[in-house]
Amino acid sequence: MAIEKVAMIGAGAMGGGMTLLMAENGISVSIQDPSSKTVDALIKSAEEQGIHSKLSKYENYKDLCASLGSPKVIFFSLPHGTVGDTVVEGLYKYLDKGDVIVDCSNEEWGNTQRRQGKLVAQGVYYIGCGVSGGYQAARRGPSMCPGGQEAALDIMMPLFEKMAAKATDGTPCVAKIGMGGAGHYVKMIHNGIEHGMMSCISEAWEIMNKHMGMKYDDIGKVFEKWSAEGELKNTFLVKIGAEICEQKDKSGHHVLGDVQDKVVQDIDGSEGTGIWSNTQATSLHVPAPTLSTAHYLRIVSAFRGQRKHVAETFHGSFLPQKFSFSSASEQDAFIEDLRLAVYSTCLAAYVQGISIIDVADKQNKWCIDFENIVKIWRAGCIIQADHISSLLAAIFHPTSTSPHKNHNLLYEPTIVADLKKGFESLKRVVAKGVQENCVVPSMSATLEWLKYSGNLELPTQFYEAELDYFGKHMYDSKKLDGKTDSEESLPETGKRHFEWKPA
Ligand SMILES: NC(=O)C1=CN([C@@H]2O[C@H](COP(=O)(O)OP(=O)(O)OC[C@H]3O[C@@H](n4cnc5c(N)ncnc54)[C@H](OP(=O)(O)O)[C@@H]3O)[C@@H](O)[C@H]2O)C=CC1
Ligand SMILES: O=C(CO)[C@H](O)[C@H](O)COP(=O)(O)O
Repeated sequence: MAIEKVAMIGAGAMGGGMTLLMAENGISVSIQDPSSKTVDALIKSAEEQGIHSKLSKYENYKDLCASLGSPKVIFFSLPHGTVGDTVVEGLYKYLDKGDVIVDCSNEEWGNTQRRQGKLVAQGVYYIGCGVSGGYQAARRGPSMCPGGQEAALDIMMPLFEKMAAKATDGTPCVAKIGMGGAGHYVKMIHNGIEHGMMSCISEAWEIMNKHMGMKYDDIGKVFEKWSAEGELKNTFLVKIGAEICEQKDKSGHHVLGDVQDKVVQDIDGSEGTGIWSNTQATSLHVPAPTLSTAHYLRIVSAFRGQRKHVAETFHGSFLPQKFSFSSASEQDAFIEDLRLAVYSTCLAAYVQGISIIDVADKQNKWCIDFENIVKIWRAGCIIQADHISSLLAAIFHPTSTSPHKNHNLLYEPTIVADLKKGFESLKRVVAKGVQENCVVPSMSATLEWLKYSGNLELPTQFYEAELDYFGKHMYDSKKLDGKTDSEESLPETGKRHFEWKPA
């Protein structure tokens, strides 16, 4: 049965956009938001866009629920955490068996599963559906990442398919992701990957601008070229990077020139995906340094006042240095290195993110469909990148003969070939960056990750000895225990202790 009427709770940037998108697709939307003005503005905007009589405003949950058909379908687009809990609490008594809540917020997946558990007793479904692409995509068609009970997903898929962004082959960028909180989990990791990608693109921008003295418009042209062909073709964040570099305000000044260097949403709590994805990486024992260094850069950036103090006390001793090139071709060669360094870092962010999802999936038994993740990440979403998408599509295609185990993409020949191709460029960029005091956290972390991930002579040989010396933490002997390492089983405590210095 086609859904003709839904509710939207939370009519801000995303909820408002999705409301208009659904209304445009013939769906009536009952809206509830604490700000009457927000809802009035949305209804006015719908009329101005030729969408007539599809939206109505409700002040309370009783009337809102009474306005819906059966099953009631209620979308959320809300701040994460307690707000969602309060709304579920308020709605609870008006919900009936078979009703569906579709939470399109960036909600923490544990909250999603807790709410699913609470509502299941009443037979009410709760879908955690991460949406991506920002407010423009919410209006035009976002990438949608729904997870939850199969029966609820079956009810919702036809509407989701209407709403979602369409890939170049016309297929919608929405698919069933898995059970429980899988949808919100995958969206969370999408944002973790997004942060790694944004960090390296920003690091490249800073090198070109502050160290190479390139003007915004010229950097814009470089980004345009990068996103037109090759490994970074149609990489959304590079593409919008070009527009950001070139955009001028009414008085002819570059808007970017006036943007302060602060990212605050982790600190003010308005977004949590970066914190959660990094917490997941460490607690699931997945090395994700590209994601986590990007996150540390965001954190330090937020505290500008503290940076100011530190700058006065000691930062002056490592001020950014200008690059000097002996010829234009040498500069062009460096820009090509930069392109490959950015690509390698973006690819590393994907590899690390997929590994986190894989471990969480096994632990939570969500049965995540990785092929569907690739489908969702083709268009509409912030991390869309044509080349990476085609690599992943081949790897996760059902007929693929790829040797992957545990979805560790470092086992994949095509991924390894690209990372190998980018390695020397990444190294040259990081080396120059280190030399000239550039801020290159995500690129240098990626380089280190590449160096240590397949290394059988790590400095942890010495580390382990120190641990055994002071803590009797035990170690494995190279001679006696070395052959026991296995990919599948969990690492075990060492079997030996040496009495380095008797107590
Ligand atoms: N902006 C983006 O690019 C993206 C955001 N998201 C996620 O989507 C969600 C919404 O984000 P966004 O639209 O940007 O944020 P907004 O702040 O623009 O929208 C949130 C809306 O929820 C309303 N709200 C707050 N409390 C309640 C409540 N108790 N009942 C009903 N409505 C309430 C707010 O009203 P008021 O302002 O009056 O408090 C506001 O209108 C977030 O979870 C965000 O992480 C996901 C993808 C992209
Ligand atoms: O979810 C998003 C995109 O995918 C939103 O744009 C989100 O607001 C980004 O915020 P953050 O950088 O803190 O994750």
